[in-house]
Amino acid sequence: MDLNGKVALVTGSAQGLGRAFVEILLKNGAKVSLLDVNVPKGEELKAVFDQTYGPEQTIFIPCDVTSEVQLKDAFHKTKEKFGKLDIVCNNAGIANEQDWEKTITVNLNGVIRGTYLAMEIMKQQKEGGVIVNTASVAGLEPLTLMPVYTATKHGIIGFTRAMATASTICKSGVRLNALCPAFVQTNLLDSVIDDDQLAGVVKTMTIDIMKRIGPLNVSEVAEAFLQLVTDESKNGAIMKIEKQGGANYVQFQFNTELKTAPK
Ligand SMILES: NC(=O)c1ccc[n+]([C@@H]2O[C@H](COP(=O)([O-])OP(=O)(O)OC[C@H]3O[C@@H](n4cnc5c(N)ncnc54)[C@H](O)[C@@H]3O)[C@@H](O)[C@H]2O)c1
Ligand SMILES: CCCCC[C@H](O)CC\C=C/C=C/C=C/[C@@H](O)[C@@H](O)CCCC(=O)O
Repeated sequence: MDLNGKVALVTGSAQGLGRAFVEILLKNGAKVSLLDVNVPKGEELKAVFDQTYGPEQTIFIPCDVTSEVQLKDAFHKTKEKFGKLDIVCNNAGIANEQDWEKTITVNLNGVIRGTYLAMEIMKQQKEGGVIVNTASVAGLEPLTLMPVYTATKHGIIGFTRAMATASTICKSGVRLNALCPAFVQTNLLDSVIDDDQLAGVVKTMTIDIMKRIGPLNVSEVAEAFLQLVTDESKNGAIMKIEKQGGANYVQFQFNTELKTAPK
């Protein structure tokens, strides 16, 4: 898929991975709608991108992905502004085991609702579209320090795979894939390391593992994201990204995916 002239929407895009995904889309000629609950950071970032790419290439929409009204409104505003929607990345996520219900609402409900809204718009377009959901290696292997975060990321992978198969069967023209990075150097990672509520041997173990394998930087993950967006042969693919092993597609024991991308 050539990204020139394509329209994308990225949730949780004011910093970290979301910001890097926006930037790689812009560099490749797409127009991007930036959604984030952090309004000052989102506005500041839009101003930075305006300098490099021009004000017409992006729009910033304040949006909490846990709000059905705000998320719907943001999708519709994006379509109104740019005339179509080709690429959606449901990326917003938090790692808060104390407020575990909020973690489920942001990480899982936000991704599910974002996927449904994207499907609704894209399946009406002749060219279809692509949805990339940000999961984590914690969606493939348990992260003992963060059981609820682990559950949400397993949920994203199961949901994305099921929807991808359904999309092929229904010939909706929409591809759905998920991205599973290992530890990445962002504020989310720092917030877990600095969280005094998380203590003890499991935290020490996790930090040791993190130090041993080393954190990815956001641009390494953005390159893998670009591959998932542009490779039109992949639907239902789950991509794991590690510092040492790089980006690889996950092979599941019970593979229910239909082999072809939706037509
Ligand atoms: N950093 C890592 O180690 C790592 C590894 C694998 C996966 N991930 C996943 O990548 C995604 C991005 O994480 P990050 O590391 O860039 O974190 P980050 O904290 O740097 O950025 C997250 C962004 O999401 C926004 N956000 C949070 N709640 C929101 C809400 N309710 N509505 C809209 N926006 C919201 C924040 O304001 C922020 O801009 C998350 O889904 C995270 O689980 C992160
Ligand atoms: C703690 C930081 C929170 C950031 C969460 C990110 O999504 C990154 C998650 C990345 C990797 C997860 C790896 C899980 C690995 C386990 O299967 C195992 O190798 C680790 C064993 C230790 C344990 O039981 O937790």
